[in-house]
Amino acid sequence: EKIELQHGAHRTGKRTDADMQTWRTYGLGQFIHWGAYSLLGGKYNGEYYNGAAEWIRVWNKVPNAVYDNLYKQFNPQQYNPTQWAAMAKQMGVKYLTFTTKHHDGFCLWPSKTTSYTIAGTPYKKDIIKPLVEAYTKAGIDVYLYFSVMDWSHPDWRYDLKTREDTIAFDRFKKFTKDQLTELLTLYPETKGLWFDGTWDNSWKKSGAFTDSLEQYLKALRPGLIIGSRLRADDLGNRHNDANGLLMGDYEQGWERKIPKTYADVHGNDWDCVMTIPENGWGYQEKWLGHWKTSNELIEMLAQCVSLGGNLVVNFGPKGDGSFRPEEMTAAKDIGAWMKINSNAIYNCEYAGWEKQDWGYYTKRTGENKYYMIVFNVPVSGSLKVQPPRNWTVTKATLLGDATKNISLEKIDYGGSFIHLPKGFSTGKPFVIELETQKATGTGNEQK
Ligand SMILES: C[C@@H]1N[C@@H](c2cn(-c3ccccc3)nn2)[C@H](O)[C@@H]1O
Repeated sequence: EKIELQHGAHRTGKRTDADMQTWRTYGLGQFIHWGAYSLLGGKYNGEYYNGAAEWIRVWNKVPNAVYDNLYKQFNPQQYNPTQWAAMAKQMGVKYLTFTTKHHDGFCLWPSKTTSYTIAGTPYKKDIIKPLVEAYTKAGIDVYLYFSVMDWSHPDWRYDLKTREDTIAFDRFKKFTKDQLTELLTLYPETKGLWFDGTWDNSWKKSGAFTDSLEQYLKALRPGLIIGSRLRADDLGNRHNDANGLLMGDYEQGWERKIPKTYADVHGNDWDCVMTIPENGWGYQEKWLGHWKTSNELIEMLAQCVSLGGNLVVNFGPKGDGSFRPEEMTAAKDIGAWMKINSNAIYNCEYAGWEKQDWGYYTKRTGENKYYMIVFNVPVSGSLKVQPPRNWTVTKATLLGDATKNISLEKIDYGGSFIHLPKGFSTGKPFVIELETQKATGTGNEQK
């Protein structure tokens, strides 16, 4: 039966207010990781760190004193937030998540709480204000990433074992609250906060504080959207409380992984944050292993939207503020695809139709309009569509090339085959828009 909690989930089911409904329509987002680590790009003294580049400080090849003084070289003369926003706009991105402070503690805004900030760099100026303005002007909502774990702060603790730990960590909690107050006050356009670095015992033992902090932030900015990575409950559970209820406005556990089935989503809102290389969020001079092609990223986007979520693709600009070619190509290719097919992504949700091998269904929210996002054309050239009983497909249109005559053949129980013209191949994923209606009569009338 239900476990009595003071600091578990305070809401069951999805948030239904307008801000969250907008969040649900996004489909595609952009993550940007930028900071002191971007100056090293995963390399030090000619050697490559074989982990995620933004974690290079944990590598014993880089002395803390060296890493913690890197910011004194941060001077991104090529930083052009208007250009960044234009690239994101062209890509079809609807929301941005940007690193204000990563685990190393370096603040990209002129915080009054520490000297380890952009104000102490040769660049001096606030990075975040012009970024928020440029993206907001481009019609892209801004969310701010904030790492609770802060390797630079003397009062940070991984665990609370002694009274001194608790006294120090209480100071750290106050510091954290002050920094977050600065961010929401300096950048009131912020639609939400993306918390990270909250997996250690010190935070798991601070459930009451995480609860009061979330309530404080939402009182400061009504409508603020905060995922499930902030809170811990009375017993140290994260994401879901001891009763299995999500603590947060959406499930924030999908980092570099995508749910397999709708059941994995547990009726929550969710987004998946994804790197283009296998791992590594900050600029990495040498990408290790396989990096995703544009078609692979588009397939991940289709997968996410088809299961009711959003996909947030990560970019790691160099220390000088420029993007690497692979990321610019991905943005361009995805943008070109979205230009033709975004009706299958924006304002869409889980369709609930029987999945077929050719790809993914999405459904337009509030309408009987469905989309087939096709990645695998069968050798027959015919795509099977099996709507739920008593529904039938009445029209099928190829997005972007309505002239291409695809034909719709009705088969059993409201099902259909969509026949593609001989030798049809676009070499990239394509979308067929379906109009449907409830079948009238008993369903055994002449086909
Ligand atoms: C969004 C991503 N989250 C950070 C992260 C967290 N972790 C991690 C790795 C192992 C255990 C717990 C957390 N690895 N990377 C990455 O540095 C990036 O910011």
